[in-house]
Amino acid sequence: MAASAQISRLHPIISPPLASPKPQISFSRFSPCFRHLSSPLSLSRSKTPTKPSYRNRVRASIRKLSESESIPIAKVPEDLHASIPAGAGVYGVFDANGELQFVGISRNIASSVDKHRKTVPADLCFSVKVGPADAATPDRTVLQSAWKSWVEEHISATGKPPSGNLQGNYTWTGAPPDLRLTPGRHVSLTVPLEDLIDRLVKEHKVVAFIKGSRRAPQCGFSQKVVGLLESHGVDFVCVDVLDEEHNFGLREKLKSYSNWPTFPQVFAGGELVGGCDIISDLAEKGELKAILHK
Ligand SMILES: N[C@@H](CCC(=O)N[C@@H](CS)C(=O)NCC(=O)O)C(=O)O
Ligand code: FES
Repeated sequence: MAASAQISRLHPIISPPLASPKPQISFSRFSPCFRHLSSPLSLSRSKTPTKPSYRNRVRASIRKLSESESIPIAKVPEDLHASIPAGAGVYGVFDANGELQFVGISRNIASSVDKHRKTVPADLCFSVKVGPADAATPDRTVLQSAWKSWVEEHISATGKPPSGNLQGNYTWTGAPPDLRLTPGRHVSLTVPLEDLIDRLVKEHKVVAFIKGSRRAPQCGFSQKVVGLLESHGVDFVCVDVLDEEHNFGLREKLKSYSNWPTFPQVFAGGELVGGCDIISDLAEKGELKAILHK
């Protein structure tokens, strides 16, 4: 199963790297991503007992999900920070029905939970179990292993991963990172740019080619389209046509590829839907979500 739940921009949350199988798309951030779960067999114990490594000792010191205590998530930040540890570790957030919604790792669990409390609907963010690492600065692999074992423990118990860790669920982790066509200008392309565009728009349900990044659009038209897609709950990715380092030549090539002279350009199912005017019209008519979910 693939997944790419992306992490918030706030530094406290860290997570397993996205091992992108497609070199043309580079992910600049990391996320707890279900895609990285390999078979539970990968956690099986070695047959020959060896001296436990530093990493294994720290991992062993993190309690199992089922053995961890549930802490209510206080609404007042001071109370939240008083009840949840501030150090590094793994944490699992439960909804009001006691269902595990999301497992994350963090350098500061309390800050990460506080961030979720502010951005995630209140009924999804009711209580938390925490597995603090006992080393002050455990390395990332230690935390990733702990995250993986908590998610796998939940899968063993329920048959499914926490919904917040599934691909396309950005409730807990924020928007996916902007896509890039190439790793950088230093890498010469082996396939024509047009083919990269073609592959990208066909591989992603909805792609918005914009000026600037999703978080910082550089033009009002692009900003408006990003806002409309987000406010309509569309699952989409962005590509910055002004990024000459990673998308060199895209600004001009896309115009001929789509036969459309301006940006933004929104594609759905590999086809151009339109620019700012068209997306705004569709939104006004209440048709945007249906068109982009086809
Ligand atoms: N009416 C257009 C507005 C967008 C527009 O005019 N974009 C211009 C200015 S940002 C553009 O992309 N020009 C071509 C370029 O900059 O390469 C729409 O509906 O999208
Ligand atoms: S960059 Fe000037 S209008 Fe878009």
